[in-house]
Amino acid sequence: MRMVAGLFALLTPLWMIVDVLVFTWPLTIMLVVGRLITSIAFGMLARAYRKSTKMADAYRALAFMFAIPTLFFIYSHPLLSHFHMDGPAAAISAGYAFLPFVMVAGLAVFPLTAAEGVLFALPVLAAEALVALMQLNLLSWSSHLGAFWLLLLIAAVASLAGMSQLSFMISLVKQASHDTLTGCFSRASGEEMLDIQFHISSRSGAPLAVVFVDLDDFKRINDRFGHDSGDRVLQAAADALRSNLRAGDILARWGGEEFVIILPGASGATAATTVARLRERGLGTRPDGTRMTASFGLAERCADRADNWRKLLEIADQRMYQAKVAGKDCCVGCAEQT
Ligand SMILES: Nc1nc2c(ncn2[C@@H]2O[C@H](COP(=O)(O)OP(=O)(O)OP(=O)(O)O)[C@@H](O)[C@H]2O)c(=O)[nH]1
Repeated sequence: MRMVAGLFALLTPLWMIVDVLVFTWPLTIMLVVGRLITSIAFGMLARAYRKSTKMADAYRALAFMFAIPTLFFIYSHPLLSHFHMDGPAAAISAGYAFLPFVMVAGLAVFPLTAAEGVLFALPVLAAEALVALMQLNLLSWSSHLGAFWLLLLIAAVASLAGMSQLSFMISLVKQASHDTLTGCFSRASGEEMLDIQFHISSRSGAPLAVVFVDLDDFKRINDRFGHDSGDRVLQAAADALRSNLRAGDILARWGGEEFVIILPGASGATAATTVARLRERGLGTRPDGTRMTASFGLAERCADRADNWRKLLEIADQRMYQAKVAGKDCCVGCAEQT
């Protein structure tokens, strides 16, 4: 947004050279003043723009982005129609009438929903209608209607382009934050969330439990039934884990057949109850019809006196390993639970 506003702040006054060359006094000076004010407005927008995660800030910036050229159009177009022109001046003057078309086409640059597309196109359409009303004596109503219809079509196409851009961005974000096979959060997202949850928990003093889950003898499934069967078992295990967790609990795929569960606000005892429930409800079945099992390692920030999330995860990982050594299909918890 800052780049686009900055670019317009530079390009708008550049066109003054053309205005000075083709138009005559006093029109030239009026256009130059209009362009300078427009350029300053774009420059101020570029300077004031701050990257923000708030939607209200994005809407405000985009509203200014569209309001500035719309006002310039409402000022310049009727002004030009007061002067009789021919030759190059008439051609350049006609170009000013295209400004709303450029603006609505510009909607395609932004990833927008259908409602946002309509919201930002409407003031430009209103400006076109207003200018047409002001100049009904100059052009027939059918010419104005034709221009308005074309503007409407371009707005619709540009909004569609903005919508497809938005859906592409959403799928990119989803791909980056989620594991494509199981739909769980990816390891990178899991690490970020664990970092955030650890800080929240340290500040508030609330407990935070982490469970490391490693499916048992998973390699044998791949070796005996093939990789595709292995994939299906992984998906079923992830579904089972996810559907038995509470809203707010976080499930991330950490590696091949390893998962990490983050339980914000859960004490060691609560987390142990959660793991018991997960084990009781099961993790799906192996292709030969037997139960899919897993080894669980549980750690809790307060009970284990972990001073950072990596330490907490490392304790859970070591305990998961102890569960493997102890014969698999079991959970090793924090000191007070073992
Ligand atoms: N099908 C499938 N297999 C995977 C995927 N990622 C990792 N694996 C396999 O998972 C297997 C993990 O094997 P191991 O680390 O030996 O673990 P295990 O057989 O479960 O043995 P234990 O952990 O001791 O119970 C390896 O054969 C990997 O190739 C995946 O996305 N799909």
